[in-house]
Amino acid sequence: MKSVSPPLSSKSLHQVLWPFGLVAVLCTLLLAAGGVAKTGQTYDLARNNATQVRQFAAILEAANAISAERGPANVLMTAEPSRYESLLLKWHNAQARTDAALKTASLTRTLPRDLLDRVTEQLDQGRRRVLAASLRPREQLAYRDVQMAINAMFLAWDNYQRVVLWQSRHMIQSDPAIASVAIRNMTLSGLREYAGRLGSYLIAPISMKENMPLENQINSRETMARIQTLWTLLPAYVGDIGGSADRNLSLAQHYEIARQVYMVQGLALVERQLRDGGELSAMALDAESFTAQYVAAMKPLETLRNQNLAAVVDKFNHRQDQALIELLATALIATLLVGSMSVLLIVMRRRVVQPLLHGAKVIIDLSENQLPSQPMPIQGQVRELQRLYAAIDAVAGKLAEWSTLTRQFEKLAITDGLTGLVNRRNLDELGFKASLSVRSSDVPHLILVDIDHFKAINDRYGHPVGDQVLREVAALMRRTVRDNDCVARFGGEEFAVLIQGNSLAEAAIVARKLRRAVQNQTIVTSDGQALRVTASFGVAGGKNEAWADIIRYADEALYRAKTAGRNRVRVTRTQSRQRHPPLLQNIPLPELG
Ligand SMILES: Nc1nc2c(ncn2[C@@H]2O[C@H](COP(=O)(O)OP(=O)(O)OP(=O)(O)O)[C@@H](O)[C@H]2O)c(=O)[nH]1
Repeated sequence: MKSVSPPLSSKSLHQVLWPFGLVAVLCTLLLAAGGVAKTGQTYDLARNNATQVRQFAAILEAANAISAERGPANVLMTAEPSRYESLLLKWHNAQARTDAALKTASLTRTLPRDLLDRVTEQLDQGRRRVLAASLRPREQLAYRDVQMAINAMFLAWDNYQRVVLWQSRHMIQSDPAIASVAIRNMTLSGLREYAGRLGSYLIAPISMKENMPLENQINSRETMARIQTLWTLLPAYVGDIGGSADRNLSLAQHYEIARQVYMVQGLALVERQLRDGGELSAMALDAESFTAQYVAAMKPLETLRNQNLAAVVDKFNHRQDQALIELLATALIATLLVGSMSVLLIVMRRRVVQPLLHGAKVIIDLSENQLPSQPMPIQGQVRELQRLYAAIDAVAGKLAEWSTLTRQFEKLAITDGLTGLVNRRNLDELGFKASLSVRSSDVPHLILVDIDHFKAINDRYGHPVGDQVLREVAALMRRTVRDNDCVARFGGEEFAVLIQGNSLAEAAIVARKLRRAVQNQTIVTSDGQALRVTASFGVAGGKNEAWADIIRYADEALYRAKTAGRNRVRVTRTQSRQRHPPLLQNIPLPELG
């Protein structure tokens, strides 16, 4: 059954595959870019939050420094003149710490300058008042002067709260999730401040050996209420907030210590001092003892504030580091993803598609009997393709074998086994083709050759010698004519020479040449006998002659050569010659031997 091949697709493999490859690369790129963008945003937020929290911590440190500066200031104003120099130095050191903290806080470039300027002004004013009060002789120093100076320092802290609020609002606006951080730290900062203020309200009058003014009593009560409120607002530490607190204690433990030591014991201390309406004589403790005990009670509150702030900064720095690691890891994964997808496509193209297409081309060539010029490049291919290439090589090898065999069979089919000349069938094919051709270079002329008295040779020397004679005459004729002349065994002891393109006269010349050559050849038999043979030649041919006619005319000529005595050449002038007499008649025929 004849197979019908389907029509070829209009699309090549390359055309089908490349849009998918492009989509795959684009999708991978989008995926990778999406991942990097998302982690990039997270990192941006974490970095921004960490920066804001660090700035907020610096700002709160300055608030704390302003609070802390009041302690040495109070002592300087009320202490004995003998201790003045050393207390002045302490106060100056406290001022230096406040100034340094304010300078660090002012590095937050977004902070409105006027807010900071107002704080600095108020601080200067308070410090001038403190200095003035401290320089006044003790007998001239009124409690009011001291309280005014302290109030001026309170005002500096109050003004500074605008800075703290500004930064906390800024921080919450950029990420509402860190609102609790702002609230907790502001609350702790406030607790520290109001605890200090409470101490100031009590210590200043006792130090000056005065009954506590009503105003101070009211302020103390208000401040205690405020401290209670702030403590209530301070979210309790359930577990830990993360970040690093004290090495030994967790923030929850610091919270508990501050509650016990300050909120319970410290406030109880204050309560005892306030008994009996602030009457100096009724007070439980003198200035020195109260100060020592109250400052000690405040310490855990201060520690809680410091540890909380440090833990928050640590936590946000850690989050920033984590986000950076995630961003770098995502970027690395994204690069690997895009890179490996691109490499995959390149490898697929180079190591699969191209070798497959090459294999396909070789197979197509094989189907069209075109053998590959080189063996398939098996080395360096993947295992499956190595097998395919090896199979192609095997098929190509078999095809090469078959085509060699086919050529041999074809040759055998057209070759005479005894003499190695082409056989009658092949001669007929060539002669027939030449007779049909219109080109003058193809015009066929046939020389028929018959060995004379061959039967006698057989009879006298034996059949094998007869065969030898046939082989040697055949070889001689093959050597004598041109390569493109066809020498064939016509049958038995008859040979034929097909000459194309020559005139009949030239064919006759060739026949004469052959006749002489045969006549002059000596054949030596295997038993050393030398013998000679002759042959008769009939020549015919020409344009527009049918091949069968040419054979017939040549045979007639051969017959005439035989009957004329053998060992000679005879020519038959054909019908065509008679149709075109001028062409052939003008050519003088050679003398026939
Ligand atoms: N040895 C051998 N003899 C062959 C072969 N083919 C034909 N012959 C012999 O060739 C001889 C031809 O003899 P004839 O046709 O009588 O002609 P002749 O003896 O050559 O005499 P003329 O042709 O008249 O000169 C026969 O005896 C054939 O047997 C062959 O392949 N080998």
